[in-house]
Amino acid sequence: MSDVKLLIVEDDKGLAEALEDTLMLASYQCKMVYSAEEAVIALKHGQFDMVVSDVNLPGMDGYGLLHHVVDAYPELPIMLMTAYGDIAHAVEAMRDGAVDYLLKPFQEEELLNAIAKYTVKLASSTASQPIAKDSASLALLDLAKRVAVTDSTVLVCGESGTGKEVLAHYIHNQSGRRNAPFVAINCAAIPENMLEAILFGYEKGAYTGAVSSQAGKFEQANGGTLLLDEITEMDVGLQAKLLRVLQEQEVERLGGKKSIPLDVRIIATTNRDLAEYVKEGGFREDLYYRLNVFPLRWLPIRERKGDILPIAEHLLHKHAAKMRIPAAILKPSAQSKLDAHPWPGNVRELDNVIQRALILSPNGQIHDEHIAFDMMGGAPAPSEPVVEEEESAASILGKGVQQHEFRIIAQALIDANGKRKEVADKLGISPRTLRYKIAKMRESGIDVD
Ligand SMILES: Nc1ncnc2c1ncn2[C@@H]1O[C@H](COP(=O)(O)OP(=O)(O)OP(=O)(O)O)[C@@H](O)[C@H]1O
Repeated sequence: MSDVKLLIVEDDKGLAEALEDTLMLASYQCKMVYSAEEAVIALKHGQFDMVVSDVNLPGMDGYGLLHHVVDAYPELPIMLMTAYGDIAHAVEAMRDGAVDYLLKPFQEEELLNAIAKYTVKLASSTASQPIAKDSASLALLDLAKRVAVTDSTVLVCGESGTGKEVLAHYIHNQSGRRNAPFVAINCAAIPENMLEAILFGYEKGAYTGAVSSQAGKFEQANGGTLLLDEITEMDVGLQAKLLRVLQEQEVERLGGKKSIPLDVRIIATTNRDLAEYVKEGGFREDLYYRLNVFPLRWLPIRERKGDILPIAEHLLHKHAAKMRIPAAILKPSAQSKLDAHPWPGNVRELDNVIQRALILSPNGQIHDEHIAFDMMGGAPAPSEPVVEEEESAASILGKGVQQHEFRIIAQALIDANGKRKEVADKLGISPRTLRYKIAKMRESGIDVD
């Protein structure tokens, strides 16, 4: 169990239960409350490392709680969970001091990544290490280790899903900055008009809606490492400002008057051919040279085949542990199928395939028929009786064992001809929780329809 303690505010008890399952399986300590008022009391009596709150709550809503946290506990990160279509409010919430927001329904991984990002100082010991066996990857890690001990800027290139963020973490952990913050920002995920304020910070009143001052990512990373993920997705005007900050090694918050000296190691990632993008005019040449001091390139996994099976084994163990089931064995037919695939989605795709295989394989053995690259053509039917005899579906669901859960829900959907209300009643969960779980099944590649 990690030392990180989370306060989760969600009024839908079913959804709260699903969140708790996910977070506990990821080893977080959680306190669940069902209203903002309860959260205020919990904050008074306990110490937390992060608050994650729904926006729509009875009584005081998530924004009210956000203002309370920003005023009373300015150091405590708070993230909001908002419904789709509520993006304007979500943006406003970030201006008001929320560290992030998640649009529902979100993937388990998104939730865990966001929490890991803001509790990173405490959780850094659990940061994942790159698994590598191929000689090309071992050479790359060796190079990364050598550059890590310098303060040089590093540009990590590679196709999407090759592990660029994992490599950036590795460099940080191998550097003298390992006990200082590792702060990551995905330039493609932040609305364009917010990126500048989030990177550089702002003073209260810098623009309409800036009700309190906020340190930017550069300041948060001071002494440590700042990962600028997908750097090319930043507009050219902001690229000029970024270049100035990098050259002068100081930052001024928007609306601020004083310069804040910086000691930050920059790692940038891109999945584009950056030199080509400079030629096309999408990226400033001067910034390119500033960042490209030490380029590292992760090959796509089809070009470092020696990594495929070791990473697959690692992912099998990781997900089996999360699902609290024994790790299944990859039989030779499955290994050959993994080896022969071109992996356009790289390790991220492999991760999905392994999760599916764990769900689809009976008896802890993964054969080639359990390796499903594209589930759009229809998932293999669940291959085991779904509900163990002496246990009810609802009690199994309550255990939060995802593999069983997916099978149970799939079978219940088949039995009820897809009638969701009937399925929710039968499984003893709210329709909203069922929607959330079905979204998770879809994300795992199961063709629920
Ligand atoms: N060598 C590796 N060992 C273990 N896990 C890995 C490795 N490489 C990647 N992963 C896992 O694969 C997933 C994708 O990795 P990551 O996010 O670092 O890729 P990326 O190249 O930054 O992707 P994108 O370009 O889409 O942002 C993550 O879940 C990561 O933990």
